Amino acid sequence: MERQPLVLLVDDEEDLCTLMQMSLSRMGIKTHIAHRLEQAKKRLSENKYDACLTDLNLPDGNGLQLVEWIGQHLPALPVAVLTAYGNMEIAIAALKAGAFDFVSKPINQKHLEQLLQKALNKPIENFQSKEDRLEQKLLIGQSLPIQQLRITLNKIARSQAPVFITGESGTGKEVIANLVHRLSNRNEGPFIAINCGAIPTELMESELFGHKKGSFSGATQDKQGLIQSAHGGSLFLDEIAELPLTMQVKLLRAVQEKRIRPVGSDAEIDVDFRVISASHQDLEALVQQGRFRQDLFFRIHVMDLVLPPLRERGDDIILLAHHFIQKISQEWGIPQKQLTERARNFLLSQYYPGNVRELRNIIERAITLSDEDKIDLQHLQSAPLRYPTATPLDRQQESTNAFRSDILVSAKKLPDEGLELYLENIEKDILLNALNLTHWNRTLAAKKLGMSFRSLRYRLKKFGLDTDDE
Ligand SMILES: Nc1ncnc2c1ncn2[C@@H]1O[C@H](COP(=O)(O)OP(=O)(O)OP(=O)(O)O)[C@@H](O)[C@H]1O
Repeated sequence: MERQPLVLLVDDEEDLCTLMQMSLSRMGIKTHIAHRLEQAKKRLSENKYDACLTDLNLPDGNGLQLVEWIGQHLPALPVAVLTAYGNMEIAIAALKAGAFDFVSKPINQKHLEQLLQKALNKPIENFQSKEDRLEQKLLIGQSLPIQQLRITLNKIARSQAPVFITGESGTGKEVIANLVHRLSNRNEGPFIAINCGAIPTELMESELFGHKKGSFSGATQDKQGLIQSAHGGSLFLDEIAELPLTMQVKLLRAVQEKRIRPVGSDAEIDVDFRVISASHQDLEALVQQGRFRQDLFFRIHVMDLVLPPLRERGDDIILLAHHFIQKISQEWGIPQKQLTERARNFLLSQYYPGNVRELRNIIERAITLSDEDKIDLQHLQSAPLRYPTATPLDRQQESTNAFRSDILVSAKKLPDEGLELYLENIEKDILLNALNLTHWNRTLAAKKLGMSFRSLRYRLKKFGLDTDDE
């Protein structure tokens, strides 16, 4: 296998070093860091580097001195300098001293890539590891919080420790859980995702642990539980805070002892799985309130991953919008539409309580509404087509009253479609209304409807309104 290139970064700003290290790591390049001139010389004497990037201002000297030192001691090593934007004089002095190129700060990823391509004399893409490509493909985003998340993700994925993922609804917790699995050495095994909020409480034990035939009415044959299905792979417990306390005890035992007992069985089964869990709720607060077991909390909470809300990811909003346009167009077999400047600005200015899921819904709707080859402001702002019952917040009460009187009037005549279907349609309309009012923030929608999150998820599934298709 080709050796991974090694680059020495010399800069006294820690944050900049971390950022550059992340950028280089995405190019498949390993880095060492030195913050001072003397430390840089020492490292250069001890290791074999393929290139060096140095800042000009160092606490104990300057970058030009380092360029000269390299010229004398390691003439074959390409060295480039980092200069403040527009400082051409210094840049030229560096070139005269033997630097092969310079990069202006703030550093632009494209320039950095081109520079390293020159220094290493190889196309950068060739160095990208399989994992990097997988992450770039599945986890869209280049903002700082997402880059940092990628670094932590890579470290975490390689261990066997339980991972706990937090983040608002729709931020991509399941995407991350899936990546943890795919980047781990369990990736040949299954990835079993369970939404703890969507399983009715009375079915939970049998769904998770399985059951023996005849263990309760309706158990007509043996059934393997979801935990057992994760054998050799990873078990993703989404919305873990929704697990009832009794089930938390049983889960703790399964996680600790790697053994389960199906309902109605005397025998225990060994199961080898890694647990990845997620919640949009503050689990620590739930522990304080006695709603989540502390021992289970400690057990599943060994490694932490925090997903930032979409509104804090800057230009990632546009990257994601393009990603969804491409994906949806491909699925529907239609040409890809372009976002106008106004549409981009609109997307960048939104709050997104429903995060990436909400953005996907907005894009899907806009593609449906636009008859042209572009997506403009009116397609993003218009009333949803797929979910046509949206009502502005300030008209909510008025609409509810009108809705009630509609029901009273129509209750006088019997529904042609039968009572069940008629009531289901009303139920569906109300659900859609609540979702539209809350921009598809399901937690908020459940609250507005006075029902639990679990119950809302269950109903959405029933009506095929659970838009998570991945
Ligand atoms: N960074 C990302 N790149 C590409 N797609 C993403 C990204 N983040 C989220 N998505 C997409 O957004 C949708 C919601 O993501 P996901 O289901 O992982 O969120 P979640 O945080 O688990 O939501 P919930 O809390 O409601 O369970 C999915 O369609 C997912 O594929």
